[in-house]
Amino acid sequence: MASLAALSSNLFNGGCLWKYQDELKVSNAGKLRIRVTSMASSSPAQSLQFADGKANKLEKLRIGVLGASGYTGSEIIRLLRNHPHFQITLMTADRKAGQSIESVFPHLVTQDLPNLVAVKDADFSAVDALFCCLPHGTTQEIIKSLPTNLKIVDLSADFRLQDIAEYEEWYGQPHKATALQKEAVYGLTEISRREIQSARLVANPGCYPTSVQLPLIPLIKSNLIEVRNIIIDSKSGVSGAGRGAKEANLYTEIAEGIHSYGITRHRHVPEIEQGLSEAANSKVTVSFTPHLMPMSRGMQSTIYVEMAPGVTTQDLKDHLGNYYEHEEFVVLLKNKEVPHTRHVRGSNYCLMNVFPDRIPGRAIIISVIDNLVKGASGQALQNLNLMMGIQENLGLGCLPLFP
Ligand SMILES: NC(=O)C1=CN([C@@H]2O[C@H](COP(=O)(O)OP(=O)(O)OC[C@H]3O[C@@H](n4cnc5c(N)ncnc54)[C@H](OP(=O)(O)O)[C@@H]3O)[C@@H](O)[C@H]2O)C=CC1
Ligand SMILES: CC(=O)N[C@@H](CCC(=O)OP(=O)(O)O)C(=O)O
Repeated sequence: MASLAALSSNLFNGGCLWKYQDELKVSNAGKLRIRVTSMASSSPAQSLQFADGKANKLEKLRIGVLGASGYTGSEIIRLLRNHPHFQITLMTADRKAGQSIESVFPHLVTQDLPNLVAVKDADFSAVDALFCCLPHGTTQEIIKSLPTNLKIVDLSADFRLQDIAEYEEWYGQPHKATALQKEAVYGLTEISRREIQSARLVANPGCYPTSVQLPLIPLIKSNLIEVRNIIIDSKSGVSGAGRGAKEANLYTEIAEGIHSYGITRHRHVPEIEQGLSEAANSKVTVSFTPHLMPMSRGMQSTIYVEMAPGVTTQDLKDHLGNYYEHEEFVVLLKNKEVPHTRHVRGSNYCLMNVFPDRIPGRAIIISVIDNLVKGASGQALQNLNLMMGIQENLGLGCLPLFP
């Protein structure tokens, strides 16, 4: 793999070896913008050929997926199917170690993938980068023991909170990798692109915090909304709880009804407040209540905010529209269109819109994402693309599923 090593080393040094062109914007009923990308003359394959002078076959970066038998891991595998420069060479599982991926997820049968192995049996010399899709609380020790040259995107909550004491308070256990915590970059892609590009370890945001911070951070940074009295009402599909069997997630427990949970105590509160406080440059406290919905995937956050004096809902719309104008995956809907979770199913889009409240001076912001894609695996892939110097949206251009 000498040529791959040459390529990797160039990428790890922050080089962006290849560029993509032919951006084609397609309007989908005036709502979504799709970019079709194709390789320009300086492709990674060509760089690779130049690197060893004789390679004539495309080589890819070798990707490991820890927790491949879970929901977010399987979504990573689905997305990587269309990635021209990433090839999965390692997949781990816990209870399902030893099995083939198609025995765990039959819809992935057409892919040529290695069998699932236990983390303790994984050969990390066979990978250049990792997606870590393990339950929170298990990841710190595992990542701490890995070779330090690996680029890692951790989808768990283990490295999201910069304040160790806050982590220990909200997660109820000691932090086991405090040195690594200092290195970890919080990976809200559209907000922290530059930091992500040079990161080795990225803490991928939680799904609720993604749906909340994408609309609020630009508005707070521009002082368009007050940072007091922010009320967030969020709703999630059941896949947000992972694939592990839990009584509370049985069909009989969640079908034909909804319920709130984690009222004032949900572990995403400190994550949301961390991001909003950084944007405001002062401590922000929010009222956040999540709800479990009888649907398999998707998430909506309805956010009630107070506007700064003299600001109108049109000002909020104009600002969000401008802020995300060149973003492929964050879309401000037009006019009074209401975001719907069905419109983002299976895709990496965040759709949002702003509405006037009946209470003068207040606005209602609604954002929707697919918790498993923009709220997890899709954003993780955007982040790894950035970390590897690859065009950020590669592998993610799929249209939403409808219905
Ligand atoms: N689901 C979602 O919407 C989102 C989840 N996340 C985060 O992503 C991470 C993965 O979530 P999700 O995919 O839903 O979880 P799942 O429960 O669906 O999958 C967990 C995976 O980790 C493996 N695993 C479980 N315990 C251990 C262990 N002790 N050691 C090693 N491997 C283990 C499981 O293996 P096996 O199947 O063999 O038991 C499985 O592959 C979590 O940290 C979650 O908080 C982030 C954003 C959104
Ligand atoms: C429905 C449901 O249970 N959702 C999860 C959040 C899932 C998520 O995205 O966040 P993490 O990555 O932090 O796990 C919860 O409320 O804990």
